[in-house]
Amino acid sequence: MSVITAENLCKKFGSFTAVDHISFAIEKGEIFGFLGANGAGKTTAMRMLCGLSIPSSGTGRVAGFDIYKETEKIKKNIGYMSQRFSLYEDLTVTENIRLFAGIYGINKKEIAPRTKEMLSRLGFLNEKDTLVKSLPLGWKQKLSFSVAIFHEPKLVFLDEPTGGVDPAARRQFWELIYDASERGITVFVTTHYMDEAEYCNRVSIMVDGKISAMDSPKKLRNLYGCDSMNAVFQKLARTAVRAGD
Ligand SMILES: Nc1ncnc2c1ncn2[C@@H]1O[C@H](COP(=O)(O)OP(=O)(O)OP(=O)(O)O)[C@@H](O)[C@H]1O
Repeated sequence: MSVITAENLCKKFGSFTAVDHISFAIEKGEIFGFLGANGAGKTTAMRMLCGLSIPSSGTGRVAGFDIYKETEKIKKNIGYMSQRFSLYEDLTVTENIRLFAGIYGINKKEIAPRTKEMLSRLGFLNEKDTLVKSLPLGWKQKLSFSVAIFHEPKLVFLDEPTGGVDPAARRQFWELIYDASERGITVFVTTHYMDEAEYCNRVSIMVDGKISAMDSPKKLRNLYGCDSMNAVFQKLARTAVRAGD
């Protein structure tokens, strides 16, 4: 069953086509990497899928809902973690969880046990009363991801979730992604880090608003005769004419 489908999706800003006829179907539990150089159109595409921006043309369904007509339902059924994740720095770990659980409308009785379970899974039980601002960046990212899926959405959108941390911290973060995927949560992730691209079940590479390649990392490496996703990416991104901002 596809959790996300896009069919010839386009977004124009005036005469400029930011997203140019993109199509894909993403299955339940799949980890889909959405790659592209700066300015390729990733954020614009993701905003349409999240119900935050109305497409210029094309069709799409997310979590069973239409991206034109059912944007409010989409918002309720997805998790979203942005580059500048949305945690409140001046609240403690527990206060942040409670706040987001409230926003997502989780039953009051369920919040405390679920919070405990999540903190123990993260190994954060000793930090439950720590202010978020004093946590290391890698911990904030893990907490932010866990908060984004606290309501067990069908899918989660991650926009460059591991910016600024080293490969070891990224690997740890990815253990959480694998956990979520095993529980059936579909993961749609944008990244600039090619070690992360290798962790995805499937990736697409966007160049100048179009998807120029889409397959598993292994198949793409074979197809382009490259020994890494980084080499595949460089080969395709080199063909871009659009300047990034
Ligand atoms: N509201 C807007 N009005 C006009 N042009 C826009 C608007 N939003 C995005 N663009 C343009 O669309 C193109 C794609 O931008 P987008 O942010 O989607 O790229 P991206 O792949 O997410 O890049 P990055 O990795 O830098 O976030 C860029 O050239 C950008 O300048």
